[in-house]
Amino acid sequence: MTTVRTESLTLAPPSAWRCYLKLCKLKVVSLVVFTALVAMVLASPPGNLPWVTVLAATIGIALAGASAAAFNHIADRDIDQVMGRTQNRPLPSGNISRTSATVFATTLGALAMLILWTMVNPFTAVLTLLTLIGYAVVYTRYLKWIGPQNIVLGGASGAAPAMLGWSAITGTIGWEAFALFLIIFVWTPPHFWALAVARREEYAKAGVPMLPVTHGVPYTKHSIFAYALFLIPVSYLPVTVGLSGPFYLIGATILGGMFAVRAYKLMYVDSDQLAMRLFGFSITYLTLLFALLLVDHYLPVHGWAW
Ligand code: HEM
Ligand SMILES: CC(C)=CCC/C(C)=C/CC/C(C)=C/COP(=O)(O)OP(=O)(O)O
Repeated sequence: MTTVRTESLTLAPPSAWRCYLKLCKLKVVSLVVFTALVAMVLASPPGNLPWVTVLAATIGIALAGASAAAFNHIADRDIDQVMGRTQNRPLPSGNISRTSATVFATTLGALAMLILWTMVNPFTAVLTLLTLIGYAVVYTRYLKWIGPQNIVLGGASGAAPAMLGWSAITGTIGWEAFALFLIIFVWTPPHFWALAVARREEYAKAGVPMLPVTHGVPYTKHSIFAYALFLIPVSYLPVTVGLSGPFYLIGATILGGMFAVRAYKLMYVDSDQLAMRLFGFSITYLTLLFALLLVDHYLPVHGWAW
């Protein structure tokens, strides 16, 4: 016999730890940390990974990213209340107070600095702090409001963790680190604008001058395609600076082609669903591209000596 349980329709508030986890933007920060981790592996000779430094830097960068995300939630609580996508977040829904969120974000940031300064190197700790401020303050409080190039400039803080990974191992920043930075920097506009096309009405309602709001959907879709095309040669930079070889080159060409074809199709189809699919593909693209760099690094015959 089946038992039918009737449940109250009133939703219980989410548990505190779930709210704190939500503040950390776990999925975004995971990909950010993955790019940093790949940079660390590429900066180390194959088979000779400095495990303690890699572990400490991964934890430190993850904590800093989560702290920056939590500060972003605090600064954006008013506009988050206006947009459907964000109105159930812990601050606009009242599940976490501003003070608790501030204490949480500050604690994570301080822990990150302590770990990076003492167990990695002071240079990486300072760069991470600048990245945190770049996202939580410069992008969130200022760039977001200046006009449609906001996220092109804001993309620098999302791209910086690849450099942080490199400097964690080498103590410096070289062309190799800059090549990885540029890939994420050029990837960010098509990544975000695809979502902004689908969510343009919410951004307009919140008064945020994102590209589809200020310049319309057709212009944004052309810009997405232009950036997706430009991303193909930029994704070859790791080969140019000697970080990877033909295996990566072939993979990057296939992935870049898939991204560009999808962006091209979006220009001729009026569908928010398709825009969201491109947004989803942008995440798959970056994940696979960095996974290719990793695999290429460990190939028995590395580089061009095939
Ligand atoms: C200024 C730069 C960036 C902007 C404006 C931006 C914007 C966004 C937005 C608005 C979302 C939707 C979030 C949500 O609904 O909760 C998102 C999701 C995401 N972003 Fe970005 N992003 C940027 C940079 C990055 C970077 C650098 C990465 C990784 C390297 C990244 C990875 C992701 C991932 C993995 C998601 C999916 C989250 C999910 O499925 O819940 N983003 N991004
Ligand atoms: C190491 C370190 C400090 C890294 C920081 C990098 C980082 C967390 C980048 C996140 C980029 C991002 C999700 C931007 C969207 O913000 P948004 O406010 O436009 O999006 P939202 O409306 O979803 O909040």
